[in-house]
Amino acid sequence: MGRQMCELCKDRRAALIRPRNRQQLCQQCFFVAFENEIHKTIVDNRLFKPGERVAIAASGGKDSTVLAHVLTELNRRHNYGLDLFLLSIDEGITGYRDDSLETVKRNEIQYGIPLEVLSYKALYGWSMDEIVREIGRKNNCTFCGVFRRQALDRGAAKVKADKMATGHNADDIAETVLLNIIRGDIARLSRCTAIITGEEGALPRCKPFNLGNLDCLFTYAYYKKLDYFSTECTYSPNAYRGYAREFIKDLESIRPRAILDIIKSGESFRFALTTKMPEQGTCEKCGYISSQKWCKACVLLDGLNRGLPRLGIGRTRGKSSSATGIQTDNSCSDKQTSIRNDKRILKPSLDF
Ligand SMILES: Nc1ncnc2c1ncn2[C@@H]1O[C@H](COP(=O)(O)OP(=O)(O)OP(=O)(O)O)[C@@H](O)[C@H]1O
Repeated sequence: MGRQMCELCKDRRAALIRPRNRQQLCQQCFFVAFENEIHKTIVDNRLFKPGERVAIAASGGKDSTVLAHVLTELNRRHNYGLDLFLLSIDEGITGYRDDSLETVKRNEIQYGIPLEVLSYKALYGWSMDEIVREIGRKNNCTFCGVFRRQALDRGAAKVKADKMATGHNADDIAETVLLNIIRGDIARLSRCTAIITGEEGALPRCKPFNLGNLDCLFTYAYYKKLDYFSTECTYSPNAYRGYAREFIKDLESIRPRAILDIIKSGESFRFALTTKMPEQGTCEKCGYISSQKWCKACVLLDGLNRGLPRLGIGRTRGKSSSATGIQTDNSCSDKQTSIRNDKRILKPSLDF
C-alpha cells in the first residue's frame, strides 16, 4: 500500500506519524511544526528577553542537543537577540561523560556557539569515578544529581549568564511529579511542573520542551541527523527514577495521554496553607541557596572528605525529604529501561 500524502502541504509523501495527534507529515512540515511549537512556547511564556545571555545546559544527549539546535535556529530566525552558549558539566565518568563531551565539542563548532566546561574534580575535588569507588553503585546518583545542579549554577555564574535552559521534556517532568509524590516532597512537587523556576533568585531556569514528548524529540533528532550521544550512564542501573520511568511508559502504552495528564495533575495541586514549606536561606559553608544550615552538596562533600561518604545519604525517620534537604537519584535513569523504551519509541514515529 502506498504512503499517504502529508496532511499539511498535501504535496509530499508523509514520512512519519506524529505521536501526539497521529498527524501524518512529511519531514519538512514536521520540522516547521515542531519548531513553531517551541517558538510559541517561548513567546507565550516569555521565557527570554532580548539581550539575555542564556546558558544551554548541554549533556551531549538527544534532548539538550535538539535544544541547542532549535534555540540557535529560532534565535536567528526570529531575532530573539539572545547571547547563547553551551554549558557542560564533566562529572568525571569514564566511558560516558568523556565521550558525550566530545559530542558537545563538535556541537560547539556545528552551531557556532561557545562552550564552557566545568568539572566536578575542579569544583569539588572529586570525580564521579572516585566517588563511586568510595560509595559503590547504589547511592551514587544522589551525589551526582546534587553536585550537577550546583555545578550548573556555578558554571552559569562564572560566565555571567542571565538564564539557563535545560532539555527536560514532558516524560522527565511526569517522572519528577510521581517521584515527588512518592517521596512526599511537597516543596519540589509544588514547583516541578513550572516551565520557569528560580525567577526570584540569581539564575532562573527554563524548560522549553516541558510539553514536548520524547518520541517527538527523538524523531526530530533522527531526521535532522543531529550529532548526539545516546549511551546511558554506566553508574545509573539502580537509580530509583528508572522505576518511575518504566511505570509511566507502561501507563502511556495503555493510555497515550497519561504523561500530559500526570503533568496536568502536578500543576493543579493546591497545597494546604498549613503545609510546612522549607525556608530558603544560604549555606553557611559555601553561600549556595539552602533551606538547611549547610547545603546538600556541602553535607555530601563533608562526608566524602571525612571518609564517611554515607553521612549525607541517610534519611531522617519521620521527616519529609524537603525538610531534610535530601534528594535521591535526581537525574538518572535505568539503562535497560531506557534501551527498551528507545525501541518502543521508534514504532509510532517511524513505522508505516
Ligand atoms: N553533564 C551535564 N552538563 C550540562 N547539562 C546537563 C548535564 N546533564 C544533564 N544536563 C541537563 O539536564 C537535562 C536533563 O538531564 P538528563 O539526565 O535527562 O540528560 P540526558 O538524558 O543525559 O541528556 P538529554 O536530556 O540531553 O537527552 C539535560 O537535557 C541537560 O539540559
